[in-house]
Amino acid sequence: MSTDEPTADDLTADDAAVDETTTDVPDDEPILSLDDVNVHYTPGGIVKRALTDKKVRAVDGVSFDLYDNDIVVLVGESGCGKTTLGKTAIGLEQPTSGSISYRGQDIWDAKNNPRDADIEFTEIRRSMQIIHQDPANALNSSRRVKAILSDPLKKYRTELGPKEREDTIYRFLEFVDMMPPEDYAERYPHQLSGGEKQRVALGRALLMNPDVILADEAISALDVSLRVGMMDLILDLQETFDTSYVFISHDLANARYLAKRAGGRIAIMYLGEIVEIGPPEEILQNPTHPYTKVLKWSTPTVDPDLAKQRIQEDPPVREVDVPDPEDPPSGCKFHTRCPEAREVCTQEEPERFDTAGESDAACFRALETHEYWNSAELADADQDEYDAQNSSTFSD
Ligand SMILES: Nc1ncnc2c1ncn2[C@@H]1O[C@H](COP(=O)(O)OP(=O)(O)OP(=O)(O)O)[C@@H](O)[C@H]1O
Repeated sequence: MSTDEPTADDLTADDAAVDETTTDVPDDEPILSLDDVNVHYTPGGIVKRALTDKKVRAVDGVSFDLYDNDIVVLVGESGCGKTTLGKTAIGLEQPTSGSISYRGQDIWDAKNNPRDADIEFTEIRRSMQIIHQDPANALNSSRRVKAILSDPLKKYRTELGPKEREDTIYRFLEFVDMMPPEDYAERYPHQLSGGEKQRVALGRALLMNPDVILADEAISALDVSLRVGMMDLILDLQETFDTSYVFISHDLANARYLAKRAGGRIAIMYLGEIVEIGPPEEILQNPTHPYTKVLKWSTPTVDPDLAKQRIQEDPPVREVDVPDPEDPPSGCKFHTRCPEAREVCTQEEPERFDTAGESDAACFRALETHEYWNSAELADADQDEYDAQNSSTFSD
């Protein structure tokens, strides 16, 4: 089991340890299809809610498809909407608007109009499982591993008798490298390490035979030395069980490792939107969106020369602070921080365009013919506005 955590250096390395699987979005029907999904919250407590009409656009107009045996890794700064999007994608959270279909069945139609549904809501929920960041909270501390793993079998595999259930539990403990299974089955969660708890959580999710697993920062609570091992286990079991994954990670190096080995995609999120999505090599070697470049720049490196160079250079942003999500900037939401922003970016919101490479990016710079290229530099535009304001003040 490898214990080397991927670093930024792996972002450019030709990683021989990782399978050279080509990344292709398959032609077949998606398992999961999100179309213009919005999740807007009214922030604050009861009083603030009554007094404000402001909304946090936790997820703002997101569309993407997930296919059989697919992996999409959502990456972005804290608060950009990764968890909300992940939970909405697997039907744990209802969107404010937009649609989410599981194998062609709208999830919330299945819940609200069960008679018209081709796939029952309970079946959809079984097919999409979650592994949380903190397994300690996800596992009932007063129950043995055997009891924890019995629950999904009693609910969804009612044909199994006690002996078959026990055999199945042992088999799944073996799948997640917990040997001897008879020993681990009798333990309580507090008798397990963090990594072992997370493996029980993974085993429990797999017991439901899901099509999709949402792994929400599933490795970030583990010791650095255990993370690669856990990622490898998840990827090995993906092949065994034909499961698709939506991973959530704030770490671009881990995202690359997961997406590259599985032939998946990385989706970069900023203030509720997917601003760039594509194969890991494209996102990391040839990023189009200026925010993707910022994330790459801010990924830690163990290369001393590169680290020294980073200390000396400014980050590739005009503004370090993330805007208030209750009051996001007009036009492109990244324009207040973007070193490439021009006047048009303050007024128009870019949709996601095909780039010259293999990714899609929500940036006018992806289009050679966009009016962006003739638009005034933002600094000039700001200066003009400033001059205009001052000249009117002085002439008053
Ligand atoms: N129930 C809620 N009510 C109000 N606002 C919420 C709620 N849940 C999330 N938010 C807000 O929505 C935005 C997105 O939150 P979310 O947890 O999805 O982001 P994240 O990228 O997963 O963050 P992190 O990496 O810190 O977990 C944040 O501004 C958050 O404060």
